[in-house]
Amino acid sequence: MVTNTYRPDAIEAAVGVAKWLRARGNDVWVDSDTARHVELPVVRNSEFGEADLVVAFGGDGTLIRAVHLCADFGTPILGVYFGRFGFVTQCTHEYLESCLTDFLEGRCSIESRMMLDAELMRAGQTVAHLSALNETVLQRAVVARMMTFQVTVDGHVLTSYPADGIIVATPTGSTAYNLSAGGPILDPKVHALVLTAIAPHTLNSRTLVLAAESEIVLKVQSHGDAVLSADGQTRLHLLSGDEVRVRKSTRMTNLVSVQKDDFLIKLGQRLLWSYSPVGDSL
Ligand SMILES: NC(=O)c1ccc[n+]([C@@H]2O[C@H](COP(=O)([O-])OP(=O)(O)OC[C@H]3O[C@@H](n4cnc5c(N)ncnc54)[C@H](O)[C@@H]3O)[C@@H](O)[C@H]2O)c1
Ligand SMILES: Nc1ncnc2c1ncn2[C@@H]1O[C@H](COP(=O)(O)OP(=O)(O)OP(=O)(O)O)[C@@H](O)[C@H]1O
Repeated sequence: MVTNTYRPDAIEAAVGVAKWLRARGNDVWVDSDTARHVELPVVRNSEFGEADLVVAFGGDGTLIRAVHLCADFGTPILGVYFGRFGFVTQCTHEYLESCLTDFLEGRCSIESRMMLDAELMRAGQTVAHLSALNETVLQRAVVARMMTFQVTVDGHVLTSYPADGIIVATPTGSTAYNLSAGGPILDPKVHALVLTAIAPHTLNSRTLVLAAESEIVLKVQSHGDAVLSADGQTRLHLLSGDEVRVRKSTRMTNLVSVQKDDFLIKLGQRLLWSYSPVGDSL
């Protein structure tokens, strides 16, 4: 189990669920952050592949933390909503016992979500890999200056954007930073990459939805400090001449599927898509 350790209610729920699971003969471990708050055995980050299920108690940020811990192993994840927005979390505390019973009795299906791999290249050598469920972002590190980002897709130089940054999002990430930057919303079942500039200083910039197999190369053309990040959680500083290659990852995030049409329901409920200023009368 992984929890948002800033939320006592999430920790309390995790303790209750641990008791419930143990009473049914299951072993329960918690990540090292959670272990500072509860008396449960701790699992090392390298051991997340040994779990049958990872339950994340928190919002999207906590779920993403669990995703990064499970990325190498494909361990199924169930996000329990103790957050603000919780767009990707699949269930609320109220329904958790019935979700866990379904999982333990083999009645749950798993939804595999595409991930990204960003390779940081320096002088022709790979110096780092970052994986992401939502997006990879290359953006300016200082507030005052605009930067120019060159984008190449499958070997074709596409354009150079004068902008604050470039987002390469997955369909899951299309409802996150990409949405705020004016990009489109994609059903997470679609296989595609979304390329969106952040605050581009041009009238001819439109988001591109590219084939999932595309290779996108991002390069900073202007002077200034730039940062590469994955899901807002891991960050690397670029040096001049660095290149970032973004592709679909061979890893997948496996989410326990709780509610059919979860994405369409959350579009209505959380993104207020179903709100109509003229009501239902038309
Ligand atoms: N201006 C922006 O919209 C902006 C800026 C930075 C980061 N982000 C997003 O924050 C994400 C990390 O989330 P966090 O909770 O750790 O940071 P955070 O606390 O900064 O939260 C950002 C918000 O994005 C929501 N969010 C995250 N993933 C989502 C998804 N797939 N669909 C819909 N909403 C989603 C979260 O619920 C939260 O409300 C990054 O992957 C990035 O997409 C957004
Ligand atoms: N134990 C922890 N260690 C480090 N960071 C944590 C920990 N618990 C929570 N966080 C971070 O705190 C932030 C807030 O958590 P989370 O996203 O789960 O809640 P939220 O912001 O209320 O919900 P939402 O993301 O759904 O709006 C996230 O960036 C998350 O990764």
